[in-house]
Amino acid sequence: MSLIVQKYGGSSVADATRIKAVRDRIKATVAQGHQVVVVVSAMGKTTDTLVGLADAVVEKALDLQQKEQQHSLDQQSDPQARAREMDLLLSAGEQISIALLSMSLQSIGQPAIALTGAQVPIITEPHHTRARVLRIETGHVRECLDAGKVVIIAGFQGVAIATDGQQPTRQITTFGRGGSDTSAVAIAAAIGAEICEIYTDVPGILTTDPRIVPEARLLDQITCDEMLELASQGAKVLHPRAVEIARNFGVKMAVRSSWLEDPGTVVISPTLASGNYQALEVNRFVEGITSDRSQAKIAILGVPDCPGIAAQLFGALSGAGLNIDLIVQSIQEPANLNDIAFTVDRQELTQARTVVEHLELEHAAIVCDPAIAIVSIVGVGMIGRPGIAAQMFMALGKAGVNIQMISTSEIKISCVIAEHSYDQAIAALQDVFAVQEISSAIGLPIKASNSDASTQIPNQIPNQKPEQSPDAPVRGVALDLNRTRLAIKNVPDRPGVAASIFQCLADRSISVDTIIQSQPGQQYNDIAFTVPVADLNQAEAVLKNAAMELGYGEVVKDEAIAKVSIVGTGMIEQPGVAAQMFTAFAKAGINIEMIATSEIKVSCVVRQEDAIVALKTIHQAFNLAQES
Ligand SMILES: Nc1ncnc2c1ncn2[C@@H]1O[C@H](COP(=O)(O)OP(=O)(O)O)[C@@H](O)[C@H]1O
Ligand SMILES: N[C@@H](CC(=O)OP(=O)(O)O)C(=O)O
Repeated sequence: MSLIVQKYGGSSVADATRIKAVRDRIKATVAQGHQVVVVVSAMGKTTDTLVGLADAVVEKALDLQQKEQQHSLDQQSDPQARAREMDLLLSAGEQISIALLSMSLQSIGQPAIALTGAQVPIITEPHHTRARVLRIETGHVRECLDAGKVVIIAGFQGVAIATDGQQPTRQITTFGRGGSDTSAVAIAAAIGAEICEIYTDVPGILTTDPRIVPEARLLDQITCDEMLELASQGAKVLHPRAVEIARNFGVKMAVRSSWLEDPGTVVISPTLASGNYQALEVNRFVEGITSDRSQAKIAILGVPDCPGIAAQLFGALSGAGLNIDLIVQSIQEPANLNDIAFTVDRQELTQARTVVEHLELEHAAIVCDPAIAIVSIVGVGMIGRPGIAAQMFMALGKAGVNIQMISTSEIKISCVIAEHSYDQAIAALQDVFAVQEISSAIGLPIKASNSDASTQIPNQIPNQKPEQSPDAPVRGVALDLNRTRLAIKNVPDRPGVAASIFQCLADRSISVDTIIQSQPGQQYNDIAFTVPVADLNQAEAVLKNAAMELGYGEVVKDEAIAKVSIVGTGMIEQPGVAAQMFTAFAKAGINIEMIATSEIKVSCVVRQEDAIVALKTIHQAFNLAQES
């Protein structure tokens, strides 16, 4: 007999007929001799409806300034007040579905019990609307299972217990939209389930969203690292935090269709001996520091902002057999011109420079710098924690280290710095992240040497190197339409400024993604990044307010963008994958506005009107469609 956790999403329990179908599937699993814990989401679009109601009953701030003033008023009175009620409201959606499913099971003679997150209890941080799981007390759930009941738990919610007053208070918390997957995997980790099955309205994880690209192919399996990037870049089939927990605790996971018997997709997680179940979601923010002193930087300033340039450049470099590590393409300054900067192996700098010069990019200036170092912090726990990037930049700023280039992915933040600042940078990062209670708990030794080209995270953290996928370099592509871009012009090029900018945003819990800092010009550079649509106005207002103090220029927003990404662990070993993506865009006449790369992902910001074509184009370019 095994213990299985099954999660059914909103689409699977959208109405009474579907609830009955889910009930039958659960009953069949019990009949096979398994104990079953079920996690369910709110029925259909219930959560959206509740969010709409909340919006409809509050007064709206009219302009940005008012919004920011209102924000500071909120802060003076009770910053948690609205969020607290929002959690109460939204958690009700899941409460309806657990009760209905339990009654349905009971009606066919299957003992069952419905539990809210607080009744389990699932103990979370005291952060409303975005709480992380601290621990799950599994005693009551086990008793119910041993009594022969199916335990049905409300997804996406928990309880925060405050003990600072005389009487401990209990507050309902939620995990953020899509958070039921996280509930399921956290429960599976805490209770030691054999497998966590995520049931949804598609047959499993496909090469991309089948709603946009119907010929998307079902993947038999995918690694946690790949899934983490895909989920963070807009593939909503799994919540990134669920994948983070599966990866950290070695939870076996499968994504399957609620209507089919097919095996779906297995998400491959590492095999781990044990984990800290007392700190389920907060035990690892930054897992390690990596550094690379073998690279050199080439910046091409003032290239025309038109389709095909990136393809021409990186196509030529890959044609010459040169492997490019970090690529950053920043916004146009002045208009219609871009700066593209990238790093290559130092030994290959001269060759790379020759290739670039041969391209004769009109009016572009080529700047080479062999004396750089790349320092990065790595950790799946950085997802959705806006303060970590700010903390890194602050540490470097305080140590007097100037940041020349920044490139971020969801799980890695890399900064290009002058090589002579290397020792200070490493000491500062080690200091900040190692002394943190959380980080020190996992130990944070760093290895960094000249000889070791790319120093990886410490060995004692199991399975840190991305597991290799069996086939193609690109396994999936994702589209994120939930992002907008902010660009800050003329940011003074001195230590600490980036830190202050991102701290302002982190203080307001605004998650920043794809941060790109251009190559410094005349003591100034531009910083561009993306923020969620919902946070755009507040982020803009905050940054405009801080402009005088921090000494930067205009803050420009762009709402009509989309981010398109390719993901695959196989691209680590295969040069030219980025060039292939850029070439496909060029052929389709799609202009790339920003580029950010990590080892297993390349993301491009494009115009929103080009988004769907861009997604279809790269899906086809990497031969991801199913055979017809
Ligand atoms: N790569 C992908 N593979 C499968 N589904 C995807 C992918 N990218 C996006 N999706 C979308 O994710 C949806 C499932 O997630 P979601 O709507 O949250 O389901 P649920 O209601 O079951 O939680 C699918 O209907 C599909 O449109
Ligand atoms: N009901 C919540 C939580 C959730 O995870 O839902 P779903 O599994 O349907 O994506 C939401 O809509 O955000």
